[in-house]
Amino acid sequence: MKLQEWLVNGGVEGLSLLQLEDFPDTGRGVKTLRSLKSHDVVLTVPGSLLWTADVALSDPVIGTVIRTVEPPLSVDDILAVFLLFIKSCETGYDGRRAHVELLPTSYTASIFFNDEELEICAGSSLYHLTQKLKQQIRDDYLQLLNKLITKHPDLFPLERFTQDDYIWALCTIWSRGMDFQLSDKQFRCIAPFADMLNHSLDVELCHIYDPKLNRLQILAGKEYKAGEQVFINYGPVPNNRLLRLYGFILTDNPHDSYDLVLTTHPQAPLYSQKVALLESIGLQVNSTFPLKLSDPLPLNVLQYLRIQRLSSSEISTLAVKHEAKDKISARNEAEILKALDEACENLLAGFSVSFEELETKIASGAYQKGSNAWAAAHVSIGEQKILRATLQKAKELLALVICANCGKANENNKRCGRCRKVVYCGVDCQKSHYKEHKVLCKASGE
Ligand SMILES: C[S@@+](CC[C@H](N)C(=O)[O-])C[C@H]1O[C@@H](n2cnc3c(N)ncnc32)[C@H](O)[C@@H]1O
Repeated sequence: MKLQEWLVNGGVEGLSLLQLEDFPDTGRGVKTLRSLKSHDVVLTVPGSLLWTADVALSDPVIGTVIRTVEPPLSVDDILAVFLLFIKSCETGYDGRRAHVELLPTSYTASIFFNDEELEICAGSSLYHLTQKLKQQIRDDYLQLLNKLITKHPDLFPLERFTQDDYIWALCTIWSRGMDFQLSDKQFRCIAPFADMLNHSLDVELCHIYDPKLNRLQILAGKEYKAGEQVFINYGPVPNNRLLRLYGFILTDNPHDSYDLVLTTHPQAPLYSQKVALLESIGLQVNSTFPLKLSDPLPLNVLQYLRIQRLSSSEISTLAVKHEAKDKISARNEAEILKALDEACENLLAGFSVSFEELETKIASGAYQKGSNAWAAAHVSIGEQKILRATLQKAKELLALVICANCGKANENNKRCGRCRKVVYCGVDCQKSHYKEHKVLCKASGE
């Protein structure tokens, strides 16, 4: 049975006015054969045709065995097993098999980059996460092998459930899965045909899952003329995540971010009190903060660091009152901003190829447009740009805390009355520093 037939028989609506086509920038995608107004319903896929953990678990053949696994498999592993099981079937499940046949046979996610390609973005959070992911996949595959695959060789022939097959299934799920936050749970599905829609930030979020009617719908995220490619919006995904999960990047991605990881050593002074304080304002002791160009030093990073560096006298008084949203003390503020400054310098020094060198290589065409190397370079540039902005912001804030001349962090430091960008602990320091400061001071006053 062809995919189209299975979908129509299963109750999919909208197919007759849509067509698969190859597009130059995005690869295969979906074209509309009619004009569409914004919010028109483009496609409806009933829940019974989706790939979901529940559909897999209720399958009379594999559902029963998957349900016996303890501890239960993750949603991604259930979906991976489901996909590979269908892929390995030679008869039955005709519609699903037709869908699997249309899926890409290979992916360009960062786990497939060779060492040379990945080294281009060494230092970026993508680099670290990709290395971690490779290890995680190896561990998860071994678990799956022991808990399920080798126990049921009749259902899961080893030669079709290799680690490479597992990676293919995971990449299929990461690049085609749609996630929805339902009232009681997170819901992940792959929707046949809707999974052929490419991503654009120029359209509204327009994919909806209705749990009551158990159906997925695609609405038009903007107006389209007949013959145009229809897009959905995968969400505000930064390039490092796009490349890790979907295998592509967007040039000038406004959602680019650098994932700053902050942790506190359990043997740090006042550890448990600080953890409690962090939790009271909704932060975890091991937290990842996405830094963005539009907000390179978010308030929650400052809150975390202020609490992390509280002294014993500060911890019982000020911090609890204003949730560390403002400076706690000149000492604390100077310490966190210096630490941040140093951390950003170190992180930037950890990038294997500098921002300038990567820009030159891209401009000269040394990395072919669309190649893995080109995509890795874009991720690295994006992250370095953000870290530089964070560093700049930390320096600006630090200049408002420590005396520009002697470096002391006094509570009574006063701003330069003209530029208001530096502070001094007294007239003597201001006078001694004038020669050095005057150029900057005059320039900022203009
Ligand atoms: C949900 S699938 C979309 C259909 C896919 N193009 C196909 O042929 O099967 C997601 C994949 O499409 C590609 N893709 C989606 N949006 C893209 C875009 N804006 N630019 C480049 N590739 C894109 C990526 O390979 C991504 O992993």
